[in-house]
Amino acid sequence: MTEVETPVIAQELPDLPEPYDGEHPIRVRALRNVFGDHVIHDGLDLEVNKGEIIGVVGGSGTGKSVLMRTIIGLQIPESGEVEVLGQSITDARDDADIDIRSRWGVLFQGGALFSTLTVAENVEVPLREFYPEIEDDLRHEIARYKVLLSGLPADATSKYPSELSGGMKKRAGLARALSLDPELLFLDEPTAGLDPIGAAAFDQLILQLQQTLGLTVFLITHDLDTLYEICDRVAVIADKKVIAVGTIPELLATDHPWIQEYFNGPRGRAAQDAQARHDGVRDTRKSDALLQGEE
Ligand SMILES: Nc1ncnc2c1ncn2[C@@H]1O[C@H](COP(=O)(O)OP(=O)(O)OP(=O)(O)O)[C@@H](O)[C@H]1O
Repeated sequence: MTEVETPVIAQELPDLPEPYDGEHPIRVRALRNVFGDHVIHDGLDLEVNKGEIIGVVGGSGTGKSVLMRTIIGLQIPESGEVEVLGQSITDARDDADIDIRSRWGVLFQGGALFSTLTVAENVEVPLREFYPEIEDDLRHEIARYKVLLSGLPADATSKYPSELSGGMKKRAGLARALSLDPELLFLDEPTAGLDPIGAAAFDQLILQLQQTLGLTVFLITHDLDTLYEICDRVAVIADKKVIAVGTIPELLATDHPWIQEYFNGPRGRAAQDAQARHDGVRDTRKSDALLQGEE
């Protein structure tokens, strides 16, 4: 990640909420979501640990995006409880809801950028909404900083989404998701549609941001390489609930057929092999460095 200069802040900033200091910034209990007679979730439980990248996987249509939408209050469940950063989303009054919304960032599938706004203007949308008192110059400066932080060149700020490649759109969406310095980052299939090199670079960007900014990341993905490369734990959705959550070795030790098929099928094995090769390269580099140090 390129070094990015922190913006010079001349204006006194508004008071920010105290960061969450509990263990589980996301807690979902006994969640039930239903569309007509189609039951999507029934008795779904999930606890996300503070500071982790949790990957959320499951077959197509198992309700990963619906789960994310429920957690961020865009989908009202039939029953169950959702707590985010210690506050109930399911009981939230308007004010409390808005207070929490400013503390997470979301990258929707496809980026969901406003096509008539430039990249910088897109990044400024949440700043205008939640902190209208921030003056124009400072808002522009913060937006520019977030664009650079997301790995886009400075001249991308004045471009429109239609002028960006797929990977650049994802980065612009990420810049917008980071605009309010969130504690939580929600990513819905961030590497979908990217070429393998672009996907790997995006994975590394997420990892570096999570490590440097101390984010908790809720990441929906079908990308096995992403799971192996950056996720601390993986939650598996099947049979309308989270059937298992753990590290990949822990999941591999279960005998659920979907989990076995997913991680031990041809693509799962290829990702495992790639990870093993990658770790091998890292280990070789480490031992080379040690040997050189000894010389
Ligand atoms: N607003 C809605 N109204 C009716 N049905 C919906 C709505 N939103 C989602 N669904 C249905 O809920 C199910 C779960 O959808 P969701 O998008 O969460 O799946 P997903 O696990 O994210 O799938 P994919 O991996 O294909 O993106 C699907 O059958 C979908 O058609």
